[in-house]
Amino acid sequence: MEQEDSVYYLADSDLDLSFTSVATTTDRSLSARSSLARSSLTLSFNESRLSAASTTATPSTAVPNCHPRPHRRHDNPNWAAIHAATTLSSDGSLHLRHLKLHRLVGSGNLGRVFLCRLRDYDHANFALKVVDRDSLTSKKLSHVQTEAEILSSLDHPFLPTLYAHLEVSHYTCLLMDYCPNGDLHALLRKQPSGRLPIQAVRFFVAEVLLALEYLHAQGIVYRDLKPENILIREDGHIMLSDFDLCFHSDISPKLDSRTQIKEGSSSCFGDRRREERVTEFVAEPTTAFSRSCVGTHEYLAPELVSGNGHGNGVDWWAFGVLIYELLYGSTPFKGGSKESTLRNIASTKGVRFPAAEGEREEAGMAEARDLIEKLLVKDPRRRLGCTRGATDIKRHPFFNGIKWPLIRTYRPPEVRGLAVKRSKSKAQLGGVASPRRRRCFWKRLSHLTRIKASKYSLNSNHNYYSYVNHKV
Ligand SMILES: Nc1ncnc2c1ncn2[C@@H]1O[C@H](COP(=O)(O)OP(=O)(O)OP(=O)(O)O)[C@@H](O)[C@H]1O
Repeated sequence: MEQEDSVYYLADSDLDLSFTSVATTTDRSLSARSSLARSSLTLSFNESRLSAASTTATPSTAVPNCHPRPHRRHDNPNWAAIHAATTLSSDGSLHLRHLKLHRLVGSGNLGRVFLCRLRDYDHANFALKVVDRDSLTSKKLSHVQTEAEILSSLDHPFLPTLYAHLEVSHYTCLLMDYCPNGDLHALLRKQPSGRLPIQAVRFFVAEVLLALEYLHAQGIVYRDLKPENILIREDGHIMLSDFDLCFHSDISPKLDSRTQIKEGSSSCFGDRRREERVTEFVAEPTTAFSRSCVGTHEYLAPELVSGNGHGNGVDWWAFGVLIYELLYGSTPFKGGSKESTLRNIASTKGVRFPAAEGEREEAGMAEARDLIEKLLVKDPRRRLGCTRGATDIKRHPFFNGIKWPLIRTYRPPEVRGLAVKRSKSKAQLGGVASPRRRRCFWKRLSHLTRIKASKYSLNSNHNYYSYVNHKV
């Protein structure tokens, strides 16, 4: 827990002082990119498509902007906290003065990220990304706009929620979910062998796959997949971050039919295998095209390195590199220098795997290698995922047994260096309540129904009471 005296209250008038004071605090838990983390590069050949989503004007005065999404999960305490703060605000909006900064948690190319809380509601943690627009070039400014636009359109458990976008003075401030468990790059470095166990890799990359599937279904090509950008939430599930290199493209979702062989039990009449027609939803931005060379060296796809234009396939290539790195501890085409890495990627040589250590390798490694080989196909037209997106990748035997719609309720793997706060997931999964818990539930319910009527009659502020009742 942070000491109250290290907290900085924000006022619109003393912004510079607040952000600078906190930023200069040397904090033991500062997780700014370590020297080992790889930085993203941007080499622009044609920016016309890059900023397709960045057309809104940036106001110079405070323009509080928060986007409550009614269809989001009702148990998100952050929305409840924001709702409380904005309900009590004179103009119904969230302002910087409602926030208090606790500490700097990281910094990157564009700005700094702080752990922050609401001034009058201390239980919800947020990450506030603060970008000083005065210090950025016009290209970086367009990246900030892209990030803000993309963030405001996201609504997925493995992607950040943007609670507020504040433009104050020369600062752009984005209020998002806070991830206290660092990123996958740091987690990998904490493993004695420098690699993660296969079950942990399967869990993390399955969640990344769903996040990419969602982005692609919106026509967003991510372009900066790497362990550094995969943050781990308090509950051990992932959150993809850093959307400044994304680009938007058109998307035409379709329903595809295919034949599937369904295995049955074998009998004296032979194998019971039957064909079945299945219809699948496919939403993949197959016509996406950009010439900008952006990304992180070791994760760049060959078509990105050649500079002849690229599309959605760069994310599926990077997905293959990610699985490789988490399993083997280094990326597949890494050379002695950045140039030799790029040469290895561009060459016709395929991916090679380190020899297995010991006599027996972990179960599932053969399937993992097969998936990686199918993703790291140099020609994007033949690469897995490029035509039908995540639909095809999810069916690969590496992911056998994963119940995709339930993954949010899976218990995260136990991995060295990952402290996961266990949630009441059993109850959320519909676990059977004990008789004692059932009695408590009915007691609380009757208590609630008694107080509900009296509360409504006391105050006419309906919003306030819907919050209070929700909280109880
Ligand atoms: N939501 C969050 N919760 C916790 N830490 C975060 C969060 N977002 C970012 N960070 C930390 O802040 C650092 C910088 O954040 P981010 O990558 O978004 O900044 P950036 O300026 O866009 O960086 P980049 O150089 O990658 O473009 C990250 O490395 C991470 O450690």
